[in-house]
Amino acid sequence: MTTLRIADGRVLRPDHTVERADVLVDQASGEILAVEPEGEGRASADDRLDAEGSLVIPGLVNAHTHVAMTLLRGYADDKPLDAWLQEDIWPVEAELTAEDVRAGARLGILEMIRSGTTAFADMYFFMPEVVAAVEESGMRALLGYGAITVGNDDEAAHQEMRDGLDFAEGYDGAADGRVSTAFMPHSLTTVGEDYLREYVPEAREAGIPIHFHANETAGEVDPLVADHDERPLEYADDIGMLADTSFLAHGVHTDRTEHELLAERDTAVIHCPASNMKLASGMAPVQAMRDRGVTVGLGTDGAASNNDLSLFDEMRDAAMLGKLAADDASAVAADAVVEMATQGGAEALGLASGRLEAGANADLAVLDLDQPHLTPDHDLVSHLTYAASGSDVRHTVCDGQVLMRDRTVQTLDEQAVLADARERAQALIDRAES
Ligand SMILES: N[C@@H](CCSC[C@H]1O[C@@H](n2cnc3c(=O)[nH]cnc32)[C@H](O)[C@@H]1O)C(=O)O
Ligand SMILES: [Zn+2]
Repeated sequence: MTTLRIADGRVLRPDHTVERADVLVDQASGEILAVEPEGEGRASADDRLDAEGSLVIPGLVNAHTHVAMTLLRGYADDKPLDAWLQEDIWPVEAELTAEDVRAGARLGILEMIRSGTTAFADMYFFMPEVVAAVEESGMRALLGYGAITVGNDDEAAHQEMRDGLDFAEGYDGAADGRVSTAFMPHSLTTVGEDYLREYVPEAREAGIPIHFHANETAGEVDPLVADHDERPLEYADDIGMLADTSFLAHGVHTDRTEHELLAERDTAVIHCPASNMKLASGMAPVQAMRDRGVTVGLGTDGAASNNDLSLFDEMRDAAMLGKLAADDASAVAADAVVEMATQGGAEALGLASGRLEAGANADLAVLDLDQPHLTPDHDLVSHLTYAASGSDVRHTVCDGQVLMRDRTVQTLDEQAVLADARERAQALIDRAES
């Protein structure tokens, strides 16, 4: 057994109390062996991370993104979803190569490691490239091929769905078990009903989790309601898309009936506040969902609609927007936000992460508290939501391995990743615009 001790810091426990303790990790199993308050055993460990003056938190979970969209960061801003996708994003994505996706995934993973994220859920193209980037970087991820049928002929549409299932079946458990997979039909409107009705039951029978975009904009909800004479999530439920292994992104335009259905089916919603604000999609009723017992996680969505992949920014946005949406300053409180960014996301993705306790995955981040914007420290949960940022993270650990030590990422060559991403992003835009 090789052990790692995260020593002399303060530790955020699953009940959100903070205590002075060491976290002892078994690097072989990738699990937390113990959270030991001062004065206990303190056997020596093979490796040590200094957490003096720091807060040890569970690694953050980015539960919905399109990681390689980092290449499109800042390329097209200030437009609503439909026009943004159709006029700007999809034409460029049509030119993407496997190598571009690898480069964009490396860039996004680098950004996430540097901001304390240890697991993410990704829906995109050329997914084996994302698997490879996850493998080399040491991150944990739930991955799926985003299948779209609109605009495709019948044969191509079937192929999209097949590709989605094949990827999910072929790559589950890759990267020493750090990769899990899901079947990811893009959304309730971009995949036709016949295809959903054929392939969703197949995924369910094979025990494959399902992830999709739903109820993101009013423009998408209204025609669904008109066509089916029921709410979009009732329609999704008829098809079998809601299950305890399913999770959906956005849920902005959802009503009480849908919240009750989500709670009953134990289907998680991934709230993406920055993307929802930037595309003016609307305000998700996060407090109402939580009140009904719906599991809520947090996601950045792609970097082109955010425009960064830091969960700290997402936490602050979730709190602020949640209050505005509920017209209630006590809504979506700091404690709820930290839970969403850790345990909520982990639960949605089916991971034993998101909490610092013996037996859980050794996925964690260490934040430097010795800074003006984190002083004084009346309430560290408040700081995590309202005051901290990704650059406060000193060390990042995933599956017991140190991915970043004293702000130096150990698993990726940072300058090479940036140079490659810059070059490929430029060439991609040149191809798309020529
Ligand atoms: N196989 C699909 C690819 C789907 S990947 C996921 C897609 O979601 C898109 N996307 C990014 N952000 C959002 C969002 O907020 N809502 C809906 N789609 C988005 C992204 O640009 C990408 O095209 C195809 O042939 O187009
Ligand atoms: Zn998305």
